[in-house]
Amino acid sequence: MMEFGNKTVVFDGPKVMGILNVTPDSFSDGGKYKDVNKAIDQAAEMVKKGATFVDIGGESTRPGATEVLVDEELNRVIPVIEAIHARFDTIISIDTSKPQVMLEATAVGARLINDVRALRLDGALDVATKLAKEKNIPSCIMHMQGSPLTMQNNPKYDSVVDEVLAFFRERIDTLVDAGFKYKQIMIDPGFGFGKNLEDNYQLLKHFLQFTEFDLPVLAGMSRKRMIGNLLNKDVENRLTGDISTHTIAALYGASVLRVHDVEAIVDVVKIIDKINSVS
Ligand SMILES: Cn1cnc2c(O)nc(N)nc21
Repeated sequence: MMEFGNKTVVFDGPKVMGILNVTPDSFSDGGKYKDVNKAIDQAAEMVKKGATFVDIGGESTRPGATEVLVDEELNRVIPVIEAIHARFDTIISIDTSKPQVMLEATAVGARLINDVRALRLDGALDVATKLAKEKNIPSCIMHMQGSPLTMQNNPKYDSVVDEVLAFFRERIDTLVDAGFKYKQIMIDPGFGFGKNLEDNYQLLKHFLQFTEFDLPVLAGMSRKRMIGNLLNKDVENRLTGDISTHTIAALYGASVLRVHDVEAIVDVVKIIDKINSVS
């Protein structure tokens, strides 16, 4: 179970997080949802198809992406969050690393911080802790080696699973020491964030180990290169890979599946829920 402001989600099975990139350059849908009305329509579609969360991001974190200035990121996400919060009873997560964006996004309706940099930018931990304490807003902390600009140049691990586990032990302690309640933390191994193909599939194969913290674990592999490079499929034709990889992650204990194709993965969740309900 996890609280998101005054809402509670019981993770009696995996839940789906729909991706809503309001950026011109995101790797798979860049520019499609920059217009607020298009973003609203996409959010409506994802909520109707059964998404529990809508993840809104104003800065692409694809490999090679450069950072966006805070005002530009705010201009992209705030109108969309306001519009979606006014229209839908969904849990909005803000995909950002910037403290100011965290503050303003949660002021207009976001109830989960999704930070691919695990609250490591200056000021991010303080702001996220304040939001956890004062508004009961949790944070998802993701593992990344390097930065989006450089992370895929030459990822290196002795043992990727052990190193990501160690990262979480340290980072969870840091957040709790800062003032987070333990149960206000979600973790995410960060598929594709400073990982080569083998690293990504080792993380997926050993995904169950990330449930050792007894915290919700997010899996996000949707349309990523770990699927495209293995199956030799371009970004528009990776649905079979999306279904397969997120099914595996769900069976290995993932609580949140962060995807573009909500309908397909909600179908996966319905089948898994059925399996869990029969003797
Ligand atoms: C923003 N973003 C892109 N990929 C992601 C992933 O795998 N996890 C999380 N938490 N956020 C992501």
